Amino acid sequence: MSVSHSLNLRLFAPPPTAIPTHAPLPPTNLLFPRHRRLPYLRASSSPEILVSDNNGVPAPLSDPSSIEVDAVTEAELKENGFRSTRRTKLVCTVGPATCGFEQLEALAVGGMNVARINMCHGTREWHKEVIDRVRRLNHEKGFAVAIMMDTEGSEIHMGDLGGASSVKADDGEIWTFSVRAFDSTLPQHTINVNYEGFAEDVQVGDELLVDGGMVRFEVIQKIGPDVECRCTDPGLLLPRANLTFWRNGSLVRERNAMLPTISSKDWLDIDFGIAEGVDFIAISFVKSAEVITHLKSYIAARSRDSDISVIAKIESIDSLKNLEEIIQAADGAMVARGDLGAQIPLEQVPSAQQRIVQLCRQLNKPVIVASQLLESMIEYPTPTRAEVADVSEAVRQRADALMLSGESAMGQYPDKALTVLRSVSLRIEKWWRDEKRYEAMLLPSVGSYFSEKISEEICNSAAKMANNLEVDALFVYTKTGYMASLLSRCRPDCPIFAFTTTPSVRRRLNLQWGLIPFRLSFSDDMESNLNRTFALLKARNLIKSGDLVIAVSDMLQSIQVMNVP
Ligand SMILES: Nc1ncnc2c1ncn2[C@@H]1O[C@H](COP(=O)(O)OP(=O)(O)OP(=O)(O)O)[C@@H](O)[C@H]1O
Ligand SMILES: CC(=O)C(=O)O
Ligand SMILES: [K+]
Ligand SMILES: [Mg+2]
Repeated sequence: MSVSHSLNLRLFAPPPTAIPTHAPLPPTNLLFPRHRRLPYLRASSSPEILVSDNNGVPAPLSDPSSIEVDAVTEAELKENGFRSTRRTKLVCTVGPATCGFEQLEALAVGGMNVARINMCHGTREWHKEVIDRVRRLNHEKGFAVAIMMDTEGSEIHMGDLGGASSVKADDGEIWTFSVRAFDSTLPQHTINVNYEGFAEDVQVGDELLVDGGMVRFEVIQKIGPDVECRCTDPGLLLPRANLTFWRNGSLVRERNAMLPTISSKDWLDIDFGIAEGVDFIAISFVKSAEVITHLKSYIAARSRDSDISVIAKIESIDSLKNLEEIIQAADGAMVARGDLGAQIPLEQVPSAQQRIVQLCRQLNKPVIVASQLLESMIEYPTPTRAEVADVSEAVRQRADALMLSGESAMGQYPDKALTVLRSVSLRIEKWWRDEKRYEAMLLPSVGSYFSEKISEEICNSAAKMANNLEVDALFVYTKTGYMASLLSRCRPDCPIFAFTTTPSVRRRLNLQWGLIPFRLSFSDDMESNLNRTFALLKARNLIKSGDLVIAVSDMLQSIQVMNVP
C-alpha cells in the first residue's frame, strides 16, 4: 500500500486587528488567505496530505487546558526574551556533593537539564534515592530533568580506597596493587584492583596510569596476586579510578581487551535502570555497534514503551575505529575524554572530539562533551582561563550538551561550576550568532523512509527560512521527538519550542541543542493546535502578539509562517 504525501506551505496573514511588532511580513501579494493551502510538493498523485504516526486519529486530549514547561526556562524566557535562551544543554553528575533534595534543586535552578548517575560508584539503593528525588523535583517544581544512568563497564579500575574520598601518592613511594579482596581496612599503600588477570597481564617495567596519567607508577615486582609499583608521578588517587598499563610507550591491551563491554554487573544495573524508567543509559567502553544494537533490543523487550535512549560513550581506541557504525546504532554519543585520553595520546583528543561532534550532528544524534571541563573547580571557586577556553570550544563546535563530572559529584563548588558552564555557553552562543561565524555544514539525508525524508526537507527549509526571516521562534509539534531533533540538527538562530504529548519524550528532548521542550496535548488539527498554543503561551507571558513564528509538525507535514495574533 502506498502512503500519499503532499506538503503545504501556508503563509498566514496576521489578522486585521493584529499590529505586527516584528520585522515586516512579506508583501501582501505573497500572502494567502487563511485556510487556503498551497500545494508545495506532491509526492504522489493522491489528493490529501497527512502523515500521521497515530493513523490519523487525533491524540487524546488528556488535559487540554495545560501546557508544561520547565520552571527555569519559563523564567529565562520572560526575563531575556527567547532569542537569548541557552541553546547548549547541561548534564551534571550527581554524587555525594549534590545528592540531597535541596542540592538537586539548586542544580535544576542553575540549569541542569540531565542528571547523570555513575554506576561505578555508590549502591543501587543510593542511586534509587537520587532518582526518586529528581522525580519529586520534576513533579513538585515543574522541572523536566532527565536521568542518565552510566554503566561501569568492564575496564580495569581500582577499588574504593576503604572509604577514603581520596589518597595522596607521593613521588618514589612503593604501593601494592592487588586483586585480593581485603575484608576490613586496606593495608597502608595498598590498592585493590577489580580485574582478576591483572597480575598475570602486567610485566615488570610497565607503566601504570591512574585516570589516564593523573598519577603514574612503574611496576617493579610481581609477588603472587600482588604487584609492587613505585610512584613516578605523584597525585591524588580517587576511589575506583581507571587503570591502564603501558609498555614501551603503547597501551597494553591483552586480556582486558577480551572483556565484554557490558559485564554481568552492568546487566543488573541496566535492569535496575529499566525498572526505574531512566531516560538515558550511557554505555561505557563501547567497542562495536553490535553491543548497542543488542542492548537496544534488550531494552525494547523489557520496557513497555522502550523509550530509553542508548548513549554510546566514545572512550576507547576501538570505539574510534568503528565510530560511524556505533553512532549510527546509538541514540546519541558522549565524548568521554577522561578515559579516551588514557587510550590515545592527549594531543589527539581535541581532533577526536571535533570529529565525533560533527559526525553526530550529521547523523542526527545528540552529543555530549564530557570530562575535565572545569576540573580545577573541584577545589577552587573560579575556573582557569584554559578551562573557559575549552568550554567555549565545545560550545563553538555546537555540541548538544556539556557535562560536569567530579565538579558536581564531589567538588566543593558544584553550583558555581554550573554557573560557569551556563554563562560561557550563553556568551559564546550570542557571539556566534551576532558574528554569523558558523560554517555551513553539509547535512546528509538520514531518513530511511520517504516520510522521514520529507520531514528532513521540511526541517532544513524551515530552519533556513527562520534564519533568513529572522523569526522569533520555531514551533514543532512532535509525538516522537524526531521532527524536533531534525530542527535541532540545523542549529538555527532562533530557539525551537518543541511541543510533545509525552512527558518522557519531553525529558529526552532536554538533551538536544536549542530545544525548549513543552508537554502539551494536541490533535492532528494544526490550526486548532496553534491557536491553543498561542492562547496558552500568551496567558503565561511567554509570547506576545506580533512575534513571528514558523511552525512545523510531524502530523501534517507543513511549514507555516505567522505572526502571533
Ligand atoms: N555516586 C557517587 N558516589 C561517590 N562518589 C562519586 C559518585 N559519583 C561520582 N563520584 C566521584 O566523582 C568523581 C568523578 O565522577 P565521574 O562520574 O566522572 O567518574 P569517574 O570515576 O571519573 O569515571 P567514568 O569514566 O565512569 O566517568 C569520581 O571519581 C568519584 O570520586
Ligand atoms: C565520562 C567518562 O566516562 C570519561 O570521561 O571517561
Ligand atoms: K561509568
Ligand atoms: Mg570513562
